[in-house]
Amino acid sequence: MRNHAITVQKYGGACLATPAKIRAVASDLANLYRRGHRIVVIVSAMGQTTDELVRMAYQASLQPSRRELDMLLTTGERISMSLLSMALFDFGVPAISFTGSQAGVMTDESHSAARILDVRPIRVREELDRGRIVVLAGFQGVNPATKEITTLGRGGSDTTAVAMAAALQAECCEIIKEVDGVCTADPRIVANSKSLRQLDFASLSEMCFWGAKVLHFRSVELAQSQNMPLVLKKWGGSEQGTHVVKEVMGMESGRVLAVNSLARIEHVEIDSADLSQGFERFAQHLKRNGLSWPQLLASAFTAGKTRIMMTCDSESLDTLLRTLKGSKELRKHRETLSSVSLTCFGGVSTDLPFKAIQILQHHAIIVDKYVLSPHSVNLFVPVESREAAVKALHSLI
Ligand SMILES: Nc1ncnc2c1ncn2[C@@H]1O[C@H](COP(=O)(O)OP(=O)(O)O)[C@@H](O)[C@H]1O
Ligand SMILES: N[C@@H](CC(=O)OP(=O)(O)O)C(=O)O
Repeated sequence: MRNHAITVQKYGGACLATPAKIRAVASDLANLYRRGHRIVVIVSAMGQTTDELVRMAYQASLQPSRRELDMLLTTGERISMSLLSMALFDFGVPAISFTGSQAGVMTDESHSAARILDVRPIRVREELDRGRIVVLAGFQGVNPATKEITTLGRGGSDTTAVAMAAALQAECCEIIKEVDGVCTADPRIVANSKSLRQLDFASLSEMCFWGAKVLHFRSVELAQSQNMPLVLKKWGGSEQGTHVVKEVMGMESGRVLAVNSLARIEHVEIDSADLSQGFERFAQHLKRNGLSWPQLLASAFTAGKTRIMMTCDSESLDTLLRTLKGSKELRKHRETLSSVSLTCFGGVSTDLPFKAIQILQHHAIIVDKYVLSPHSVNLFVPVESREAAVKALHSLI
């Protein structure tokens, strides 16, 4: 057993939504174990548990402390890990669950957006050597200096899984989902979207940055830097899923791979002498209010005002906008927008923005502006046109 390769699998909240689903996952893992695999499982919180915990926090407090919020949110993954271990015992398989800190996931100090500094999976290895399945709580770690518990940001269990797979020198990291891997569009929006069988890291990273909820953006960056192949599979499905590797051969340059979207983009306006002062004031505001940086998309300075365009999970955006009400220098600027992005393999063809704008115009969707990145065209549209825009642009695939 000691010499067998280690299998690292991550199960998302959707696959663990009920105790019955957890038992079914345990049954699959037991079969894998009996075939001689050494298994490390990373789990997310059950179903919508994390959203419910966040909601409760804002019912108990107007401005929950970020430290206490992390303490609260890490309990979601603890529930799944212990239930899965219990279910595994029922199937006659020895298992043990660990929190992020027990598993050796070391992070920086940033509550709610911590970055992994190092993984020291000493106890994980010991338990694998004892012949146990090791079940780990994703999305969390500990700061080695302060000993404080941290979370990695929403969707962070994928990043735990990649970091653990790299630390254990696994051959690949398997991400088990309710969808059939990475699709040409969110299957909830485009019913006839197709699963992509092979993808390169750069394309997937671009898709996740621009809203593909299928993986935590940072997990793709980490997999790329560690050259850790990813396999995204539908739980219980017979399909092969999506294989994500360093390079993909034989694809036509400029081919549109997928359409993804960010549901909610907000703008903040800051009175300032220049862009640098604008950012300084924004950074001070975040710090004063105990907020972490949102995902910045663009910024510009004109006529005494810095304007920052950003996105993040909805809860964090609401919190940020609430804090602006108490500020003289910072305010919400203009209406909320959505983005729709076309990700291309091997670079964007020069006429693609024009084609995309024409298609949207044909569907009476007005494009506010667009930005180009090396692998994608990203168009900004009214929130109410988001789904129609995704459907319309999917015709380019
Ligand atoms: N391009 C995409 N490909 C596949 N799923 C996507 C894409 N964009 C958004 N999604 C959404 O991402 C979710 C990820 O899968 P799911 O198994 O439900 O989540 P989790 O593993 O986080 O519990 C799905 O609900 C799906 O609708
Ligand atoms: N439970 C956390 C972390 C996570 O990664 O979840 P999931 O794998 O279900 O997206 C969240 O909801 O953000």
